[in-house]
Formats: sequence, structure tokens, C-alpha cells
Amino acid sequence: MNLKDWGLDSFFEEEYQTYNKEEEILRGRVTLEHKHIYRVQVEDGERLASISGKLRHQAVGRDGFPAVGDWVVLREGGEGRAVIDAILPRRSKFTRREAGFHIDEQIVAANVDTVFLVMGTDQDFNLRRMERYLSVAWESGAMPVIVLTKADLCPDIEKKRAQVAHIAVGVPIHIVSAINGQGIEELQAYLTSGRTVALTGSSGVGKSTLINCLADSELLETGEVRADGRGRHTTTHRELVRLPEGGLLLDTPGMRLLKMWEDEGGVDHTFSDILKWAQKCKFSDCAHETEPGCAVQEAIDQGLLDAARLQNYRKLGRELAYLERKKDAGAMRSERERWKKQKVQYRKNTRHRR
Ligand SMILES: Nc1nc2c(ncn2[C@@H]2O[C@H](COP(=O)(O)OP(=O)(O)OP(=O)(O)O)[C@@H](O)[C@H]2O)c(=O)[nH]1
Ligand SMILES: [Zn+2]
Repeated sequence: MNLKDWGLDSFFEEEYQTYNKEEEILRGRVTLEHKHIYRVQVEDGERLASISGKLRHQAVGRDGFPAVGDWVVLREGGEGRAVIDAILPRRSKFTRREAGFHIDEQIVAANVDTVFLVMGTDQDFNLRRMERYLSVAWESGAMPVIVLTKADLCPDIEKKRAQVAHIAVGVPIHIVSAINGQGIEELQAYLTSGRTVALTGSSGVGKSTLINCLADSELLETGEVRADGRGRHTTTHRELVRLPEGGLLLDTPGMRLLKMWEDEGGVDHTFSDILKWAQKCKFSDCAHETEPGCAVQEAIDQGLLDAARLQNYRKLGRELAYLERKKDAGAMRSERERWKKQKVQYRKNTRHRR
């Protein structure tokens, strides 16, 4: 199997060049992760792999661990197993941030080329949510494509398309139905050889149905002949699969339930129209509320800007500010911990000296 078929291109080829050729290295792409055991597609088949002690040691936070879609540097570890020594830089990444005690960034998918932002045209339809999806997509580095599903149930599909087009300037929009096959072929065009496509969207919008349409078979369940030549068929599930037509489909649970926390860059891109008006405000620190000479409020008055968009922009801003504070609080706590430990150590040392 040529790794080009799995998306290996000049970008990653070049990265691999920087690795030491004295030791025999394997190149491969992660297709499944399960509790720090990885299934990796390599040139001559598949390997189960764990990460080296060195990589584990270097991993700062969870983004230091491999994720589905990552290109990794491996070596044979005996008994058909392999060891992952390094992760290549990611061309795109989707992260999930847990706002718990600490902010933890977990990679839910790496090196996605195109992301389908899937939304139903039924009661699921929600423009504010689509704005959030777009923010996440711009932030990730993957190219967003909007997919509106269940067209067969929607009487005013063109109106919905226009509403979406208004908030997503320049983003392709596709209207599909799994029932009558509308739009499926258009989506297939993104799944060309070596290109990686991922999906996100709320539960029940038809992602699984769509995948089955695109795969055109029960491919997700089909086993393959084992790479080690023992000829046994496996029924192992993979989260990065190669379709018969050549495209790569990435479908992880984390990707499906993407939390919509994202930072400034993505938000600013999605709300670039608001920022454009804001530049014309009289005061540079205008909060766009009751300030005189506020160009944003003026745009709303003139019907050029939807007030709900400003509200959504503010809401996202507040969430980000909250996360920032959490992050700071976490940093402060660990700083305090470190200081406490040092103090204990200091006391021990001085006690010894006495
Ligand atoms: N009428 C109609 N129903 C659809 C269409 N696509 C999916 N459905 C139905 O919508 C329901 C949910 O579809 P799924 O494909 O399971 O949705 P999902 O997004 O994978 O949901 P999760 O697995 O919860 O993330 C199923 O009953 C499908 O049959 C469509 O194009 N038209
Ligand atoms: Zn203003």
C-alpha cells in the first residue's frame, strides 16, 4: 500500500526527511486510538503501536500524544508491534478544551483537509450554531464545507440556503438528502484520493447515514486480511478509513461532539463583518452598546447587520474570557503548588544542615 493513498504528500515527506536515517524508521498514519494503543497504517499494512517512554516524557498536556490522523515516526518493537517515537507537525487540528480544574487541550483529529459542517434543515437548523462551527473550522486549519441534510423534509430549502450563505461568505454549501440521493455526488467530489474529510454536527442530523451513502457499502464494518500474513480476518473498527474511491474519511466520537470553545482567531474570522464595522466606531475601545458614533449599532439600525449576530459574538467573547480566566487560575494554582514544594524542600535541606 502506497502511503500517498493515505495522504502522505510533500509537506509530510519533507518532515520525514529531518529524521535520522541511520536507524530504520517506519512512517505511518494513526487510524485509531484506544487508551494509548494506536493502530497505525504503514507501508506494508498495519501495526499496533504504543508510544516510547521518551515521547511520553516529552508530551506536555494531551496535545503531545498522537491523535487519529497524525503522521508518526515509528520503529519495529517485535511481535508485530511498533513503537511511536515522534509525531510530525500537524497541518490542521481539531481540539477539545475541557474547562475543568485546568484547561486541558485534547486533539480529537489531526491533518483533516476538509470538514463537513453538517446541519439538518428540520428543527436542527440554527444559524448561530453554524457560526460556531465555522469558527471552529477556521481555527482548525481545515477547509469548511457546509452540508444541509434532510432536504426531502424541508419545504423552503432555498430560503435556508440563502440564510446560511449570508453568514458563511465564500464557504461551499451543499444540500443533501439520504432518502433521494440529492447532493451525494457533489460531496463525493471532496473525497478524492489521499484527501481527508471529517464530519461534525449535532446528534441525529444524519452523519452516519451520510457516511454510509458516501462509503457506498458497509465498509466501516468490513474486516481486512491481516498484514502479518496469518490471513485471519479482523473486524476491527477504524476511525480513519479509506473509501474504495480513494478518499479518506475521519470519524471519531470527539470530532462528532466538538465542543465549541475556540479562541480569537477563528471567532474573528467568522465575525469579520462586525469587525469591519467596528473599525469605523468613533472610540477605539467601543463596546458597541450606547456609545456615540458606534458604527456597529448604526449598521444594525440600518438593517445592514443582524443584532443577533452581535449578541452571538459577545457571547462567544464572554466564553473565551471565562476560559482565559480559568487558564490563569490554573496557572496560578500550579505556581503556588511549585512554590509550596520548594518551601518543603528548603525546610528539609535546612533541617539536614542543622
Ligand atoms: N428524511 C430524512 N431522514 C434522514 C436523512 N438522513 C438521515 N435521516 C434520519 O435521521 C436519523 C438520524 O440519522 P443518523 O445518521 O443516525 O444521525 P447522526 O448524525 O449520525 O447521529 P449521531 O450518531 O447521534 O451523531 C435516522 O433516523 C435517519 O434515518 C435524510 O436525508 N432525510
Ligand atoms: Zn461601536
